[in-house]
Formats: sequence, C-alpha cells, structure tokens
Amino acid sequence: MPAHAPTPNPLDHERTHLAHSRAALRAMREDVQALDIKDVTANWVNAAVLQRQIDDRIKALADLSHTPLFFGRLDYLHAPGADLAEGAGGERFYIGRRHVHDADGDPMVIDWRAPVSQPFYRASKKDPLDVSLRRRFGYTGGELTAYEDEHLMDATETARTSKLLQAEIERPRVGPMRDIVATIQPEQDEIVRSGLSGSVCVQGGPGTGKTAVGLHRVAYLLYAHRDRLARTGTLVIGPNKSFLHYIEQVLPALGELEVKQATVDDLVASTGVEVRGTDPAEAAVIKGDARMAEVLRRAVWSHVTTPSEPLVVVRGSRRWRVPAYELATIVEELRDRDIRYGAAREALPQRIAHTVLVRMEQAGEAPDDRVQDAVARNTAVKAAVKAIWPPVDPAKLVLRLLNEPAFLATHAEGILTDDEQKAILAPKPARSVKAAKWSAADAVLIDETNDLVARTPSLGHVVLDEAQDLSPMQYRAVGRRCTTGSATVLGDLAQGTTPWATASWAEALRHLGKGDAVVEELTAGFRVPREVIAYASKLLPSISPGLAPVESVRETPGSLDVRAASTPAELDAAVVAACEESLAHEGSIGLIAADARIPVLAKALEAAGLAHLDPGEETTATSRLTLVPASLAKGLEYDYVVLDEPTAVVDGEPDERTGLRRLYVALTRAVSGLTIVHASPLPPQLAL
Ligand SMILES: Nc1ncnc2c1ncn2[C@@H]1O[C@H](COP(=O)(O)OP(=O)(O)OP(=O)(O)O)[C@@H](O)[C@H]1O
Repeated sequence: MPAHAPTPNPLDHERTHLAHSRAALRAMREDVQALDIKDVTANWVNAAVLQRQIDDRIKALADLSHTPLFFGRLDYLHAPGADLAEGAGGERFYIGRRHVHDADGDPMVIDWRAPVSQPFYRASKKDPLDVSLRRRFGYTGGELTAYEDEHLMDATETARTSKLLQAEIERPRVGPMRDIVATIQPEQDEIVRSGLSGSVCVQGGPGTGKTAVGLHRVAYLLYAHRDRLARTGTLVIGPNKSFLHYIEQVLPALGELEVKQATVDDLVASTGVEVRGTDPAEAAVIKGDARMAEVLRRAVWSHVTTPSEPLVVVRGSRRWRVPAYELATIVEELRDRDIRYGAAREALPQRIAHTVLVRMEQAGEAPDDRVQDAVARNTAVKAAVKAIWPPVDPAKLVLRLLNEPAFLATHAEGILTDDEQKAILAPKPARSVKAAKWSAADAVLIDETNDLVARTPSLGHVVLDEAQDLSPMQYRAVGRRCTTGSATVLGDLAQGTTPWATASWAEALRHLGKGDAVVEELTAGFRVPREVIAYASKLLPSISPGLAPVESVRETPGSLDVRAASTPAELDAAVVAACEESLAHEGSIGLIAADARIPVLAKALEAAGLAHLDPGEETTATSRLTLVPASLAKGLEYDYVVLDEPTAVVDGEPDERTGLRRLYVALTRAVSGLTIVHASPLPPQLAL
C-alpha cells in the first residue's frame, strides 16, 4: 500500500480504514463459514477435527466491538525488505491483534507479533528503525476518537510521554485482567520476543508488568513457533485459582485459546493422592528442600538387589543357566545407564533373554526374536526380575519414608540430620496411601518419585508466575515439565511470603534445571502511583535489602491516604466508610485485610448494606467491591484499595520479615488510590 499524502482530516481517513478493515474481517469470516467439508473427507473423525478447527477459526475471526481492530500505525521510510527489492518506496502498516487482509490478499491490519510490527514497540528517536511516523490510536467504546503521532526522524519534535498510554493504564478496571498489546514498552518487548530456545527469568517489583509480559510472551511464541508448540503444549502456572481466574481472559483476547493454566498443586495432583493435610512450617521447609530429591533417589534405587542365585530357564527338554555373576553384570549396566527405574526394569527381562539366546546360539540353535520374547516372558525370568528389580509404587514409597523411622534413617543418612528426620515423620502413623493425610509438600515428593520411576512428559514452554514462592522441590516439579522445552520465570524476591521463598534467582533456576536462563529486571512500575509505591518501598530495606525500588510511570496526586481510628471499635466503621468513599469512584475496589480479620469485616460490610465479592469472583459494573484476605492478594489489582490494620497483616505471619513482605504485597495492589485505616500503630518502617 503506497504512503498517502496527508489528508485534511486524518481521523476521518483512519476511521475509513477501520471500516474497511472491519468489512474485510467480516469477509474473511464469511469465507470460513462458507467452507463445505463434506467433499473433503469421508472419514468422520477427520471431519470432526476439521470442523473444530473451522469453528475455532470462526471464533478467532469475530469482530469484538469493544476490542479495537488496530491500535497503531507505522509509516516506514522504505518498504521493509526494500534493500532486497530495489525501488520499493515507503510503506504503511496498521498494527492490531490479528492479521486482516482484503479480497486481494493485501494486508489491512498486521498482527502485532509479525516482524514488521516490532518497531511499533521498539523504535525511538535514537534508533528509528526506518520508521518515519508512529501513530497510536485512542478509542472510546469501540469508536476511534483520537490519535497521537511521533515523527521519529524529526529531531526538532520534542519527546512527550504518551497521554494515550497514561489513559490506557488508568482506564478503570472492572472484570478480569486485560491485554497490554497496544502499549507494551521497549524493555518489556525485549522479553516478550526473546527466542523459544532460551529460558528467561524476570525480576520485577509490584506492577512492573511481569504477568502481562509472561502472557504476551506465550502469545508471541505461539505465533512464531505455532507448529512446534501445538505439538508440545504450553502451560501458565500461577499461585492460586483466583489468580488464574483473574488472568484467564488475556490469552483468548489475543486469539490464543489452547494455553493451559494450573497451580503447582494442580500439576502434582496427577499423583492421584488427595491432599487433606497441612504441614507445620518446619516440616514443610524440609520436605521442600532439594536434599529430599536425593533421599528419594536413594530410597527408590535401594530396591534393586544384586543377584546371588543363578537363573534357570527351562524350554522343552533343555535347561539354560545364567550364573549369578552374569545377572549382576546386566543389573550393573542398567544401573549405570541414565534411565528411569521403571524403564530399566522393563529392559531387564529382554537383557536376560538375550543372554539366554546367546547361550542357545552357542549350543547350535538358531533362535529368532520370537524366542527372545518368549524367554523374556518365561515364569522363571519374571520371578527373577521381580526379586532383583521389584516394581516401586511412588505413593507407597513416600508413605514408608514418612512413617517408618528406620526406613527414613537408612536413606536420609548423611543427608538429613536426626532432628530433620524427626520433623518430617508423620506424627500419627498412617496405615495406607488412602488413609494418609497427605500434604501439598507430600504430593510434590510423590511427584518426584513418579519421575524417578517413569519420566514426566515435557511441554514446549512453561510460564511460571509468582515464582519466588516455590520450594526447591516445587521448582523441580515444574522443571521436569519443561526439560526439553523452555521457561519464562516471573517473580519478585521482595514478595516471597512462604517459609521456603527463594533468596536468589540463580538458586531457583538451578533447581528448575534452567541454570543458563538470562535474568532480566523490570523497574518501571505501571500499576501503583508514585506516592503509594514510595510509601511501600520504605519496607524494602527490611524485606529485600538488595532490591531497587520501583519507579512508577504515574504521578497521581492524592493517591495515598493514611487514616488513624482512635479505638479498635471505631476501626471497622472507618474501614466501611473508606469503602463507601472508594465506591463513589469508577472501577474496582479491594478491601484487603489480615486473613483473621475477614469474618469481622464481612459482617461490618453486610451491616452497612455493602455487598462484596470474594477474590476470583468477577467484578462487574454493579458489583465492584472485593473483600480480599491478605494471603490471596498477590498478583491481583484494584483501582482503589482500602487496607485494614497493617499491623494485623504483619502479625498474621509467623515471622516479622514474612509479615512485612505480606504487607508490601497488600500496599502495592492499588492503581488509582490507597486508603490505609489503622487503630494500632503502624509498623515503624512505614513511619520513617
Ligand atoms: N506496557 C504496559 N501498558 C499498559 N499497562 C501495563 C503495561 N505493563 C503493565 N501494565 C499494567 O500494569 C498492571 C500490573 O501488571 P502485572 O500484573 O503484569 O504486574 P506484575 O509485575 O505481575 O505485578 P505483581 O508483582 O504485583 O504481580 C496491569 O494492570 C497491567 O495491565
């Protein structure tokens, strides 16, 4: 499409292009709807698969009235690739969520993930990347109402912060998390578009866009490596169900419907045990320690015994004898090979049969493969295999370790101290796998054991969000699900609130098996206004001394309000009043409080006639107030936050540092305003 001369009213011109693009999208959809697959395939299975693909495509081509079809425009000085094709002039591209073409196949809108779209996110005055004009579009209720230009090659034009970007970030939040495809920042884009083969770890303070970046990276990778990832699969791992519910619409909005989501607990649920118990912190820390992997490895492999008896296989009138030392050699060879316990066990009968076959050949017989198979299935061989290399049931093995002090002592010798062993032994012995009160950490141990017995299948790419909270054993559980794929690890060391939270990314990545991942840092904050993040950052020296505070991109005067109630009795009323005031604004409101305060506050809200939601329930235009236990606030955000009694949030945790970290999370959930209401004195760090 040739570059046009400037028209008198650019907005009209752009609206025309929008109308034409929409018509083109409609035509694309109609084309797919008109497809008749009756003659293409007679096989009903193929037909069903094809029909599903067509239905998905029709869904993906829907024109959603509130999702702008394009959000940007790039005018190149030369047509991309002009250096290869002489004589090509400038070219104009509209950038949107999906590719749209006209009846001739010429592009009307280019997918944001295509290489020609990249300068929309990366070009700068310093490095214009051949772009003479970058235009951003503003929409109101689906109508194109504004645009903003940057002439990247005009040295006289002064750089301004984008009002459209500011408006996009401050657009009131109701409903689930949304995509940021129109406003991805250059440092975020570098992460989004980094290659599939390498793993990336992103350290970033609250609201720096880690989750957003991780999700857009998945969308990008699916675009760039669609076939490979369709085969191997992609997975997003988040801390809990309400968080996953909050983010679940982002990828579908970007046209990606196939990405799975799970918590770490969901992953290890494949072990089949029901998690009904909890561990004291001390036991959970030890069970989550990477040393447990070695204890389990030893315990599994301890089942293999060195054969001391010869094996005699009777076939017809002949007896074939394999002496014990030869069996021992086979066993040693299998042990030394880097294969799983179960795979080696399956290989053993064939190995023995092979030895028998060699003997037969030496005796002048000419046995074929069928004879080898028959020998492998021979009762004596089966019995020998069972004795030498018995099957291991992972749940039963972990049950024994946690219930039989002597069994644990044998395998934990030199790895866990006596006290550590005592700490993880079940207080009340459980009789069976079914009867045991398994904890979440136990399920991870079983999952590790499963993998020692049979290799866990690997996905193509895994995004791990809020990664700082995982134990080493949990990292291993995630890592074995992407051994042949790559990972995007997202987190903030200052927000680690589990007793086993990681102290360094290098260590976490090692446990994950991705020690070579690049660690990137995001420091620009998009969520929290400057005043609020500065206040919360006062906690940083106490909770994560090495970390730099987030630099908010947003100045919102009056965004922080700290109110003291004179008595505890007044506190509830003051909190309710603060919620009522917040509800006068547009957007979502989160009342965050120590978990123990939730029932009291729920009653107070009810008494005041204020209906509230639980985290994970969707906010709507009429139901905008969510009552959030501090333990579930991580990763979530609200336009206005009322924070109840900070000291209670701190005191709700087993130690002060964890308490202050929990408070840091709670203080950093607000997009437009934070009101803190307290009756007890604030933690001294905040008073500084
Ligand atoms: N480039 C951007 N343009 C517009 N909004 C953005 C951008 N980057 C991030 N945001 C917005 O900032 C908010 C915070 O992003 P996100 O939840 O991804 O941050 P986070 O780093 O994961 O935060 P936390 O550590 O609290 O989990 C979201 O509303 C997100 O949409």
